[in-house]
Amino acid sequence: MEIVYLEHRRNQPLPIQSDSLVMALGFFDGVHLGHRRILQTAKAIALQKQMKLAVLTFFPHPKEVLQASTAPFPYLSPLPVKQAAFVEMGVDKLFIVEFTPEFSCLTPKAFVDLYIVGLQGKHVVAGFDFTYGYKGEGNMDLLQRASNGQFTVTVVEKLEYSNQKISSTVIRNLLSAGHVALIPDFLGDYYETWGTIRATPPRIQLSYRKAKILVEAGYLLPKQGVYKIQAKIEERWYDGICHLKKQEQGGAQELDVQLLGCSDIANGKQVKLRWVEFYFDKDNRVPNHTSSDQEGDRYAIRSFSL
Ligand SMILES: Cc1cc2nc3c(=O)[nH]c(=O)nc-3n(C[C@H](O)[C@H](O)[C@H](O)COP(=O)(O)O)c2cc1C
Ligand SMILES: Nc1ncnc2c1ncn2[C@@H]1O[C@H](COP(=O)(O)OP(=O)(O)OP(=O)(O)O)[C@@H](O)[C@H]1O
Repeated sequence: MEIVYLEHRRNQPLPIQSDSLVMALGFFDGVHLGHRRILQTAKAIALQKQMKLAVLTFFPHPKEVLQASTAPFPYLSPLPVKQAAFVEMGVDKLFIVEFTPEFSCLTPKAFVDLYIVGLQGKHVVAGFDFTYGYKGEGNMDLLQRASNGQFTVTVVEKLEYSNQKISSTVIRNLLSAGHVALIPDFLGDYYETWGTIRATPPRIQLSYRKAKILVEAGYLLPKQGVYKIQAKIEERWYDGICHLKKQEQGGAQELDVQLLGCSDIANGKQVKLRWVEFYFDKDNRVPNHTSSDQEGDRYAIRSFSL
């Protein structure tokens, strides 16, 4: 996959593109099941039209740039993870537009002229609720009207689970409430984060191994508590428990883990951590969750010691 970084500079032309493109538009944080529907639709159209598939996305997240808060915006999928998902989905070209205050002020028409027509987009695929241009004033109706015969448009209808739109926002809310076991219905798989293992040699041999995992910066993590996890180290999966104590969203973060049947972990190894189930929060409470009960946690008290 070719990656093209684009910076918006007034009166400066974008790099010339030689290929005609089918373009999928959106931020795509998490690359969840709704996003996958967009990318699969766009890929099928690209194959049929014998064009390359491009994704046009933005970085950082518009909220990080447009909201007053100075706190970093934590992602479900930091940029390298998103890129890997696009490769897996058969994307040929990825445009990453730097989202700046100046870019956010582009009118819907200017965005279409510069970033769709200007980049050789001949067919555009986006979801029913995609918005673009200053204050998000452009929508899919306007995009179709604005195409002026220069490109065609496919609007992908809403993909839902349990009467809810599958969205990055729902997945973020589930993480914040600790409901990691419900995430696969929206994401397509368990939520995963990459990190590095910090392990000291054990003094005695046990059936499990204590270690620390330094989660890479940029990730949104679930709420504090104790979780059932799976950790992939050097192509092998281990079951385990993770204690998430502090939450400094966005920055690198240390987790305490115990991994079963794992005797020889080398320090500094890359680890993929899969968040499987919430056991207890910091007050030893267990959420009694169902998919219709994502906001209001009802707790049962259970004693616990790690
Ligand atoms: C040219 C352009 C200008 C934008 N300006 C704004 C803006 O002023 N305010 C805003 O909240 N979002 C703005 N956005 C963000 C969009 O409304 C939308 O969140 C973004 O395109 C990602 O779409 P998605 O969330 O449907 O993937 C802009 C997007 C584009 C492409
Ligand atoms: N459930 C869905 N069904 C159909 N299209 C979707 C769905 N979710 C997202 N899309 C489309 O995927 C692209 C990327 O969307 P976006 O990044 O805004 O995802 P989102 O999950 O809606 O995010 P957020 O919850 O932050 O608004 C857009 O074209 C959007 O319209």
